[in-house]
Amino acid sequence: MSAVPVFEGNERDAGVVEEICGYLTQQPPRSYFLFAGAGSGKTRTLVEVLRRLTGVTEHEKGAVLASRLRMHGRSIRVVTYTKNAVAVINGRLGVNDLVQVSTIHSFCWELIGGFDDDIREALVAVKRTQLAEMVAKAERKKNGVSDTDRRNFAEVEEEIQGYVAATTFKYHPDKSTQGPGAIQHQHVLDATAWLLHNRPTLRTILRDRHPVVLIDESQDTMKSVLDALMAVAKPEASGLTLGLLGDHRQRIYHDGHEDLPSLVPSDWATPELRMNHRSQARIVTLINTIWASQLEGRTQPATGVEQHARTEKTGGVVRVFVGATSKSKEDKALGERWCSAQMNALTGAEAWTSDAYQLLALEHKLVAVRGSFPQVFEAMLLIDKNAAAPSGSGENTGPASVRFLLNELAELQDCFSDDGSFDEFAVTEVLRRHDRLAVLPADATARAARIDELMTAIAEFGARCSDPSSTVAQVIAPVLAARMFEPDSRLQDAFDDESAPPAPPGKGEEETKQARMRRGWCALFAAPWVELRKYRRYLAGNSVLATHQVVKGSEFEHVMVVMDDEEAGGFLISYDKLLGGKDLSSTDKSNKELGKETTIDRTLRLLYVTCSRARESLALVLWSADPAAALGRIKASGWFTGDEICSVP
Ligand SMILES: Nc1ncnc2c1ncn2[C@@H]1O[C@H](COP(=O)(O)OP(=O)(O)OP(=O)(O)O)[C@@H](O)[C@H]1O
Repeated sequence: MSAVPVFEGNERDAGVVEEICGYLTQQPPRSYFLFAGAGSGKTRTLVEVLRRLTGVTEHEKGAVLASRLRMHGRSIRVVTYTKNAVAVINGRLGVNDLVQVSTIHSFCWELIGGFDDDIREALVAVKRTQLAEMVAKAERKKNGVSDTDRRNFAEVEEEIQGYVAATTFKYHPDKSTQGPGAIQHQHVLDATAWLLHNRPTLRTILRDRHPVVLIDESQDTMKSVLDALMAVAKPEASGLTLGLLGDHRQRIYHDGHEDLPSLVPSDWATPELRMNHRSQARIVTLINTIWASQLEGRTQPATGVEQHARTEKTGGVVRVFVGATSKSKEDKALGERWCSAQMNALTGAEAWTSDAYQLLALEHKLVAVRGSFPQVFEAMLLIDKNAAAPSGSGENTGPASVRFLLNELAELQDCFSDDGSFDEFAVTEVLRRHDRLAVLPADATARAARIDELMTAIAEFGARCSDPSSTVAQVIAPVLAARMFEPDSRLQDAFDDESAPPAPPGKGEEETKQARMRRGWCALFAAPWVELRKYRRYLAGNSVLATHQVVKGSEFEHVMVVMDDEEAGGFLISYDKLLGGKDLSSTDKSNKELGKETTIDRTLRLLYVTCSRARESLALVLWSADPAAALGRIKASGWFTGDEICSVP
């Protein structure tokens, strides 16, 4: 009898790579769901498995699989959440023709792109179902179907007719496409899910190209696509083997399944990673305690492995600070500075006083307030709420209709120095990049006059940019007047429209899309120009203020999590309810009764994700409606020791 190796200490998970290789190379192969908690090194595990299965690292059964894949011209498909994750895995794996790594959008488009008749049928079917649901919902309303409902139905019908008329469909996973037949991310995912369910040929094509599909961050992967793949992986279906990697405790997007572990079929293997290689022991204990706590209003089960810190990581500093949310924004910012000074005194880490710690204010609106771009952000939300904030996947380029402000004008502004002078060569380069030199008149005199006109407008633009009191309208006026670029017609029309913004809708009142957009444009034109640059940096993920996108998969030495429901402005998340300053609402209670996801569930996961980003030290700052009550309940929670709980003066 051969002894089963027992792994302990830091090597606790050392057998998991071999375990997974066993599932994927056995006959028939076995699908699996890998519980991989925060900081458990799932990328490393994934890459090690891929190396063995493709013959890069010596492995008897892996070599057999590799030669079979090569013989049939097949490859293992890895689907990740972001382009960045694709680059990380490819970088660690090196050149490997038996593995294809991509985002879910690229994966889906590679499967369905070019099958225009099928795409059309799928999109129409999906939209028809949505329309039927909208109609049924509207008919159930107390006052029946409203005019706004009818307009919304007409919009969907128009969309359907657009699909019917399209002969070819255009899509790019990394940028938005325009014009007839252009479809966006969501359409591609919807169409793929529908086609996988309804077209056996597509299932066969998938299995023939990629007999093994491994999906990273499966807890946040679009549920319709995941369901379709899980259906394809059923033994009686096509024989596709699926490997899902994920941590349901870290689900932060609404696209994913609410309780993925409970959906894993009983014949799948469920290996587990139990180490947390990232954080010091105190932080690992805290996240274990947070996840295990039985809170009022919690519906999600506390399933998941308890993690172990590395044996040498015995330290770590955690503090929770509580202050009053009624304080002014300025006082709260000062309060946060005070907290970071305390952290500096406790840890001795200079990062806490030199702004080198990571501030996580996850709700976009709170980030906008802390990052000093609230007006621009509010306007962008009105113009296009789906594109206003950075999302976890794809490139974040903001609403399509305002890109001229975020691209061309940003580039133009970068040509100016602080003293207001500008680099003519750089300006010419910007104009050339955007094809504006090609449209200059050929006649020498007319050309010189046009160049003069442009230079005057550019100088005016620069002067207005450097005036901190300038509004967006003031800065863009000379550029639009000189027809320097070709902005989106929606922006130009909105700028030319001199009508006043409509009043915001009253409570319970419905607002037309047109009125909402007009309010958005007016708010944007009236917003300070300086906010735009900060907004742009945030969209690009370069801000010191983090977003979900930055947080996913990231780690930082020292982390401050700012929790302020008041300024976050959302209703889906409430730290004050989770940590005790506010009672649960009747909706929270009825959701719990109905077994629906509650505010507590969502907030708990978000807190879990943020806390688990820290390697060395972690400061939680709660701005509460009732600091005394919050302090009392935090003490009673047992999450923190007495000296870890502080009041912000
Ligand atoms: N076996 C290991 N030995 C030592 N360090 C490791 C090991 N695996 C991972 N690490 C380190 O632990 C940290 C966390 O790893 P990684 O970011 O891959 O985790 P993850 O599972 O993707 O976490 P999350 O889901 O929280 O983003 C990284 O700094 C990584 O270098």
